[in-house]
Amino acid sequence: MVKKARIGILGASGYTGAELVRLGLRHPHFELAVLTADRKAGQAMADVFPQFAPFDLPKLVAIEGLDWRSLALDLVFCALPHGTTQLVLKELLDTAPATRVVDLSADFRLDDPAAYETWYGHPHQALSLQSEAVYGLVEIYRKEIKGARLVANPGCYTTTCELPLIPLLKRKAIEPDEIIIDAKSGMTGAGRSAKEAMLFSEVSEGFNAYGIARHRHMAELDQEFSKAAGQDVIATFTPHLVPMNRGILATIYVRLRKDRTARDLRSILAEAYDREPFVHVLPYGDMPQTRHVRGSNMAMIGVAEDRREGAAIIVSVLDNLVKGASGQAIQNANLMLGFPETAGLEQIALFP
Ligand SMILES: NC(=O)C1=CN([C@@H]2O[C@H](COP(=O)(O)OP(=O)(O)OC[C@H]3O[C@@H](n4cnc5c(N)ncnc54)[C@H](OP(=O)(O)O)[C@@H]3O)[C@@H](O)[C@H]2O)C=CC1
Ligand SMILES: CC(=O)N[C@@H](CCC(=O)OP(=O)(O)O)C(=O)O
Repeated sequence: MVKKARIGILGASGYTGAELVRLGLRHPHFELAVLTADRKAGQAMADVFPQFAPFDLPKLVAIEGLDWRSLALDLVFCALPHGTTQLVLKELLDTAPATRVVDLSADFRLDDPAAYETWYGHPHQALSLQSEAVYGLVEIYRKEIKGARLVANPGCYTTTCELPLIPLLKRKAIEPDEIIIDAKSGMTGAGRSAKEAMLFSEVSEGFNAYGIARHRHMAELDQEFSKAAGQDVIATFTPHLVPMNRGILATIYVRLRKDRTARDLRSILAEAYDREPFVHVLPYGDMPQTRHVRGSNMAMIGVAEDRREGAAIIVSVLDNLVKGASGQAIQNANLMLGFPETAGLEQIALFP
C-alpha cells in the first residue's frame, strides 16, 4: 500500500483552498493534516463551508505559531494572497527544508526579480526561493517539476492562454508579434474576500474589461511566450469579468506564418496534447464552452480559420479553480510526490 502523504493547505478558507480540500478529500494518497486561515482561524471547516460537514477535517488554524518542523508535512499547498506568500514560505522552508511546496500565488512565477518588482510594485523578499522555483505548467515542464521542491503554479488566465500558444510558438506556426487575447473570467477568479465591485448587484446583468494594457498576468505571458518563441514576445491581452462563478474562456486571434493554415495549428496542438490527460483539442472548427469543463481539471481548445486570409481563431477554456488553480496544483503535487499524475483529478465536468 502506498503511504499517504501528509498535506498542509494554507488559505483553506479561501476559494482555491476550499477547492483543494474538495479534491484532496477524494485523493487516494493524501492525508489532509493541516488547514490554515486568517480571519476564520479557530473555526471548523464545516462552519465556513457547510458542504464539508459530513467529513472529518482538521480545524482551521492560524499560520503564526505553527511548528513546521514537528508537523513533518510532505507537501504544502499555499493558497494565500501574493506578497504574504513569499514571507510565509521563506519561514516554512527555512524551518522545514524537506517539505515540498506548490504555491498557487503569483510570488514565484517570474524568473526575473526586476520584472517582479515592476509588475507587483515592491522588491521580492525571498529571492533565493524565487530563483529555485519551477514554473508549474505541467504539460510543458513535467520533467523539471518532478525534482522540484518549490513549484509556482501558473495563473488561471495564463494557463488558459499558454496551453494553446506555447506549442504554436515553439513550432513557429504563428507570427509572435501579432497575438491578440480576449479573455473572460468568472468571479471566483477574484477570490473570496469581499470587494464592493464583486457584489451581485454590481456584477450581474453586465460585464466589463479591466486591467487594460497592465494586468499583472502579462509579465507571466511575456516570459513564457518569449521562451517558447526564442525571441521577445509581447501579446495584447485584455481580461474581462463576466457574471458567472467558474470558468475562463480566452478567444485568441493569431496570424499564420507563411505556408501555414488554421488546420495546421489544430494538428500541432492535437499532436502536442495527444497523450495528455487534461488537455483536449477539439475537432477542427468545433469550439469549447466553459460549461464543458466546469468542476473538472480539463482544458479544452478549439481552432478555426478566420475570414481574413492568413489568420486563425483559437478558443481555450478551463475552470479557473481547477485546471487554473487547485487541480493543476494537485497535478504538480502528484508529480513531485511520485503519485499517478491523474490521482484525485478524474472527475468529469458538471453539466448542466
Ligand atoms: N481564485 C482563483 O481562481 C485563482 C487564485 N489564484 C491565487 O491563489 C491564491 C488564493 O486565491 P483565492 O483562494 O482566490 O483567495 P481567497 O481570497 O478566496 O482566499 C485567501 C485565503 O488566504 C487567507 N489569508 C488572507 N490573508 C492572509 C494573511 N495575511 N495571512 C494568512 N492567511 C491569509 C484567507 O483567510 P481568511 O479567509 O480566513 O481571512 C483565505 O484562506 C491567490 O494568490 C490567488 O491570486 C491563482 C489562480 C486562480
Ligand atoms: C477575475 C479576477 O479578478 N481574476 C484575477 C486573477 C486571479 C488570479 O488568480 O491571479 P493570480 O493567479 O496571479 O494569483 C485578476 O484579474 O486579478
